[in-house]
Amino acid sequence: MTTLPNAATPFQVDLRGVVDLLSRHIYSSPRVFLRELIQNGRDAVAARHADNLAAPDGLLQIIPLDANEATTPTFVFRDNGIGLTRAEATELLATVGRSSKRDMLNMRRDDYLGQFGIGLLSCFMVSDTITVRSRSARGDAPIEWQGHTDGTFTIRELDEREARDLEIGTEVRLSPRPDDSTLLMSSTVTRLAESYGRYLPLPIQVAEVVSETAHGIRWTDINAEPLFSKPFDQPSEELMAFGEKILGRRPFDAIEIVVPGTGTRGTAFVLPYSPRPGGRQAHQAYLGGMLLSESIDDLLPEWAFFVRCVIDTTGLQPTASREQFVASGALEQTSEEIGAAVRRWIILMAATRPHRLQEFIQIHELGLKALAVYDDELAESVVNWLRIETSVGTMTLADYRDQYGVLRYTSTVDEFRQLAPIASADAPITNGGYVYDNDLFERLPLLNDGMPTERVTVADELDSLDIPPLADRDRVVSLEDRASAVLAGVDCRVSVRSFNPHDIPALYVADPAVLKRMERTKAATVAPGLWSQVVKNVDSFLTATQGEEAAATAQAQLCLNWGSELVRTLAGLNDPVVFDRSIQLLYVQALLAGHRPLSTADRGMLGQAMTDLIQLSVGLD
Ligand SMILES: Nc1ncnc2c1ncn2[C@@H]1O[C@H](COP(=O)(O)OP(=O)(O)OP(=O)(O)O)[C@@H](O)[C@H]1O
Repeated sequence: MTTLPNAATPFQVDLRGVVDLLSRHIYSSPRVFLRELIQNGRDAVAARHADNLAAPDGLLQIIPLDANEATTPTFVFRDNGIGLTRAEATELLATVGRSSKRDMLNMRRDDYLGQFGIGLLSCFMVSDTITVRSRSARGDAPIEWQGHTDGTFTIRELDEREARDLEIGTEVRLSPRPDDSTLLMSSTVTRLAESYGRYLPLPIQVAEVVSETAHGIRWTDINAEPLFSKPFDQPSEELMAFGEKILGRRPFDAIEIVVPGTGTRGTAFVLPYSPRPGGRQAHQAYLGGMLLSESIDDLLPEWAFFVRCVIDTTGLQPTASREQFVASGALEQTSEEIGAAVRRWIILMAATRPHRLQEFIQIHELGLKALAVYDDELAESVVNWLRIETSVGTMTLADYRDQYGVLRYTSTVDEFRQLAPIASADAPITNGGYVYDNDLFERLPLLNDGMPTERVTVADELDSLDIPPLADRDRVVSLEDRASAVLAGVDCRVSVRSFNPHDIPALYVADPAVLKRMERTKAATVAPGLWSQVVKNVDSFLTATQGEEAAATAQAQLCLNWGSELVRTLAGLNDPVVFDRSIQLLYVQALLAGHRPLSTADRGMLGQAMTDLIQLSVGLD
């Protein structure tokens, strides 16, 4: 019979499993061991200063593997922080999840970067043994703690000789596995230290061997000034050069970011090119000067796709992997306030530098239209500068409004192409068929200072074309009948109207429903078997639901212009061969002018009509 233990038994931790978990699932790469060491060194310096304001200035020093002249290759990381007593080392270093950096409520303290109590374990990703030598600022004998990947550790006091060179602070020594040694060599270490820690307000030095013979090492400072988090009105040349390094091209502009509530400062660089649609935003974030990530994608609202931010913050929480921020109210607030700063930049530019705004809009037009569709405030600030295609040329919405007032737009490119040639110069037609334009035009009247709009359709426009004078009625009806008979084979009806300009003899017009039906019919003639059947069924279903009348009118039309002399001459032409061929040619010409593709039947008709007319003109029968 087994007896249950009465006393609570502590969990056993399999260190190998934990290290595996860290390296495969939490940290994205073994490189983070250096980030964790820098962070612990920085926190130890902060702790020493919190204890004693008169403590010497903090300093972190790194000796890469190839700069160490010791007999066994060792990487050394040194800080002059608070150090560890024997009791502290036993408790803190060897307990997974134990940290001295949380407050009474177990929350991360803002003055420290660490919080989870797992960072040091990341060193096991590059070395089987971690050796920590430390002399505490609080007195006590200097100690050496050694931890191994098999989950064991030893701790001992150092004797006087061993501790002779050990100042107050801590030294971490790693002897890497052969495969991982490149990570601890000078070039990688310098690069990593720069990228993680160059903006820490604490000097970091990396050792390099000056000369083999001199046996000397030189310390190189890797720190740099965090230009991006300094206040500015106008971006300095240095800041723009910094932005250029990040974007690969000189930024269009730079916007200052200040979010006091979450201790966030930084710069949003405006992209000088239009980003790939759906591409990630990839902002750079530092936490208390330490790099968190170069590819944060949820820092800004989706609409702010045209900026890349570099920020430093103290009030946002990192995830355990320290590669993203924890989703929180603070993150939301930061995101909103950065968004507001970007909006203010646009609005200010609209008021003070309209030409610059125009350049900006030219670069990011598509994205701006996309967001103006659902963001009224932004729409109001950019809408006037958005360009539209009209029947009298491309222009900004503001210019259009000044000249024409009501925005008359089609909902498809097809309709625009059909109607543009006959739109009057006083009431032009705008193409609403490009992506986002239609949605945007629908919203225009709803914006502050809204612009009146009117959607035009092919059917309405045709109805409003002039009917030829009553005196010509018989000739017109006869022309319509004869020409419709010629085009019966291509499913096109002919009607006669008068419109400007008179040098356009014919227009091919079909509203979107008709064009769709024609596309389906075309698909049914070329698609094999089952698909062809499906298309036919859809078509007959639509015809049934739309009623006989709709089906009858759902036909393309060739609209002949009674104002054209050619058309009036055709009306009086009795020769059926010339009449038929001329109508066929006018039909194909109108198709081409409307940017409609020619079907096989259309091409056949064109070929035949041309041949016949040429033969007639050279006197052949
Ligand atoms: N260089 C150092 N000097 C003094 N104390 C240290 C040093 N390195 C680690 N410690 C102590 O060991 C504890 C555990 O360190 P570890 O790096 O595992 O986690 P952490 O820094 O607390 O949190 P995180 O996992 O978020 O980095 C620390 O909280 C700190 O008390």
